[in-house]
Amino acid sequence: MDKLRITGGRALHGEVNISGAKNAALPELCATLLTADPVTLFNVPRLRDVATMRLLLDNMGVRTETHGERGGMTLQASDPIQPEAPYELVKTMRASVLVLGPLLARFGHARVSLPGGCAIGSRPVDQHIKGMQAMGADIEVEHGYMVAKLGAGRSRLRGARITTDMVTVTGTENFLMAATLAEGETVLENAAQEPEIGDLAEMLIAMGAQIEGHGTSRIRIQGVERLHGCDHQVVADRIEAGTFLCAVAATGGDVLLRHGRADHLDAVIEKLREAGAVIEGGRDSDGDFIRVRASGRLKAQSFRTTEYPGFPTDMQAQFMALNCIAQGTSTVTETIFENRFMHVNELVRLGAHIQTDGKVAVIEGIDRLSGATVMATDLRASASLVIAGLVAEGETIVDRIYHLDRGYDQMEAKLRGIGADIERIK
Ligand SMILES: CC(=O)N[C@H]1[C@@H](OP(=O)(O)OP(=O)(O)OC[C@H]2O[C@@H](n3ccc(=O)[nH]c3=O)[C@H](O)[C@@H]2O)O[C@H](CO)[C@@H](O)[C@@H]1O
Ligand SMILES: C=C(OP(=O)(O)O)C(=O)O
Repeated sequence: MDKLRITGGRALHGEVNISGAKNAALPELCATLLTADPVTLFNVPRLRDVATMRLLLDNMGVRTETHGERGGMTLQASDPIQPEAPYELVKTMRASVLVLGPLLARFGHARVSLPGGCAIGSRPVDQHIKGMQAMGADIEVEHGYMVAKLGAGRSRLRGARITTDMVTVTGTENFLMAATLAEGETVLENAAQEPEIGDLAEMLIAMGAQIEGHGTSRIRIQGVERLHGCDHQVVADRIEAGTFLCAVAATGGDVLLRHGRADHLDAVIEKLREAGAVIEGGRDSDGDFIRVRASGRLKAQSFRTTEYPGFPTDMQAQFMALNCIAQGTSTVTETIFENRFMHVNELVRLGAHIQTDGKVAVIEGIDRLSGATVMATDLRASASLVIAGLVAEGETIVDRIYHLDRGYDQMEAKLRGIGADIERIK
């Protein structure tokens, strides 16, 4: 099993290219099921989750081909498609549930394994099921699978008003994709507003879908009879960019994040500025960029995770690593997932002073961490341990980095490129 060996204490300087967003690429790969035409995505990140999604789609009969330097991937879901997502593939990646909406909308039936229990919380899919039922699907859970088909006498899903009990990102994406081919109008109330939803909506519009209001909490979709192929560029990964911002804020240095979108990271950037980092976002002839400069110990920041545009839960662990070595005491409240503090015990192994009580962690900033062997427990927890390792005295070994490989495109190579002492060991 691969590990990372990090020797802490180096400031970071230089440029990093931010990759396409995992959480946009995954629904967009699923959206290719909505048409028999070829669809080409550019800027697809090289991630384990993308490889898993490709395998899942291959398994259904979708033709997939990668090409070019720009992360190009062409997919064609022409008949015959086997609309089934088996447990063996779904268990490793919750985003597999995103095939449900497109399969039901285009083929009228689907058999999709329930995603397994996940490290960061129980993560049920009840809202996905409820929404699809409102659109006229019959769904039974049998032997661990959602077995879904159109209700009696129906040839298409029907438009519906769907109000979810909570804001759900993949739920919104599933309904959005399903509604593009439904009969009539669908209104999504309480819709998620994450930039990845907007990016998916833009792709669907390029395929011929009629969508308004994406980026707000009410999305309206007029169903059409068919969609066609398109070319689409996957939006930059705001969580990867935010992770590098926290890394530089922790180690000190001056780094330019090429293609990073500052406008997608307002809540995180505001906290980093309050902590004392200097951050500029903009656009030049090479496209979007974010530049971060930091020196000395920053000031600890308290925050609560909330839905976009609030502070993202996917940045909580990385910012907590920074708080561990900042000046002052901070409070971090995780409101989205009930079990997303698994990095805490590992940070404590590196010397951090953290107490948790339910969804609240209190972090007393100290002036140094000391390297140790730690175990990654989930994707963003892994990133927080890497940040802690970059500032800890001596050597840190981060074990179980298959979690990191799910969602970061060559993280250690990018960090080495800006001066970190980090290597992958087998
Ligand atoms: C592939 C992808 O895009 N993953 C992101 C997505 O996950 P994901 O879409 O799974 O997260 P949701 O937004 O759905 O989850 C929000 C909350 O709603 C609950 N819930 C959700 C659906 C449902 O049917 N029932 C239910 O109870 C969840 O358990 C959680 O407590 O959004 C999360 C919240 O920003 C991010 O951390 C993940 O990185
Ligand atoms: C929790 C995450 O991903 P997923 O929903 O794919 O588990 C994440 O990207 O931080």
